[in-house]
Amino acid sequence: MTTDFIEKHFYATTSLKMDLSGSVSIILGMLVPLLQEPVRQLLLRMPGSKDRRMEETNLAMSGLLDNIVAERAAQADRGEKNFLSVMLNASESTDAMRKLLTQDYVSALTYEHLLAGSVTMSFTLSSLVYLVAMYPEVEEKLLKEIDAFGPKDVVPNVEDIQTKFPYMEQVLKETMRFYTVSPLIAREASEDVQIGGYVLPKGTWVWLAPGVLAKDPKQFPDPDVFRPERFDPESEECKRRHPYAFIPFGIGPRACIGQKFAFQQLKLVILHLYRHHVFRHSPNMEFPLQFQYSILVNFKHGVKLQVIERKT
Ligand code: HEM
Repeated sequence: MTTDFIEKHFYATTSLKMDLSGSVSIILGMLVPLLQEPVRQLLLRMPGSKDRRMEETNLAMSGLLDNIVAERAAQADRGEKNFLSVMLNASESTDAMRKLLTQDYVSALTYEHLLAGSVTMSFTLSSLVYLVAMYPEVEEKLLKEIDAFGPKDVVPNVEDIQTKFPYMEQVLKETMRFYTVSPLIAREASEDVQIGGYVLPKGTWVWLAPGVLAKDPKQFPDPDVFRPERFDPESEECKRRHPYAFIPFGIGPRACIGQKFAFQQLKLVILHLYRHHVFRHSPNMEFPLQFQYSILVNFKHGVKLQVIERKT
């Protein structure tokens, strides 16, 4: 059941491709938008089509999640230290909440958070381990900071995580700049607006590409060099940079809701990994790395590493 769930989840997050390798209806949507929905409806009836497989996977995933939500909802003591229980407890707190947080809505939010917070995190973590293995001077500095925190069994609290690992934070940001997991962010103009001399009528879709911004040599000199120090808040490069040049979590009121949680979780995992291990590229890994572009970026063949235990 768990493997099946993970496989479906992985397929749901990686199959939505917005280029010519996408499903027929997506390609058609780019070429002749009016035909997209009628053709999609036809393809949904056609066994073996990509559209049908995607629809089946999404239905299966949401069915599995509905069951999990229903089971948790029926529990008398469901706890309060996890996302689902917090939402279910809230849904029972007042009449207004009962109307807002219906079981369907809680299922949809659970599904959204699951999708939004999995491949993003695994890709960022894999990228960091891959890049640190490539740059010994970065690894040395990172290990020094981690070891200085204290013995391996000391568990950091929230404040420690926020304040005691400034270099780790720079490495994380540089990793997200170097390999940006969310290639596109969409917005729709809610009114006529003029930007950079162009008039965008109400209803126009605008696509931001944070990974392209992250390689702008004006904001990030030598953009193809992996240099975490460029995110040192005291560095000239950092002080000079435009505040919107680095937006891996998006921007504005609809920016990633999990941003702080993501940083906290990633830092904890990095601390745990490098306290005990270092990593080297496996000879079986392709070079240069190949990527697969969908609604998120992922590694085409994964990241293959040798894990070396640290003795000290
Ligand atoms: C490295 C980790 C992550 C990256 C790079 C990332 C990136 C993004 C981006 C680019 C967006 C779109 C923002 C926009 O439109 O301006 C987004 C939205 C979102 N993210 Fe994340 N994310 C990460 C982790 C997480 C985690 C861990 C969670 C939840 C546990 C999460 C939950 C969400 C949700 C719910 C949205 C939709 C927000 C909305 O529409 O209001 N993300 N994320």
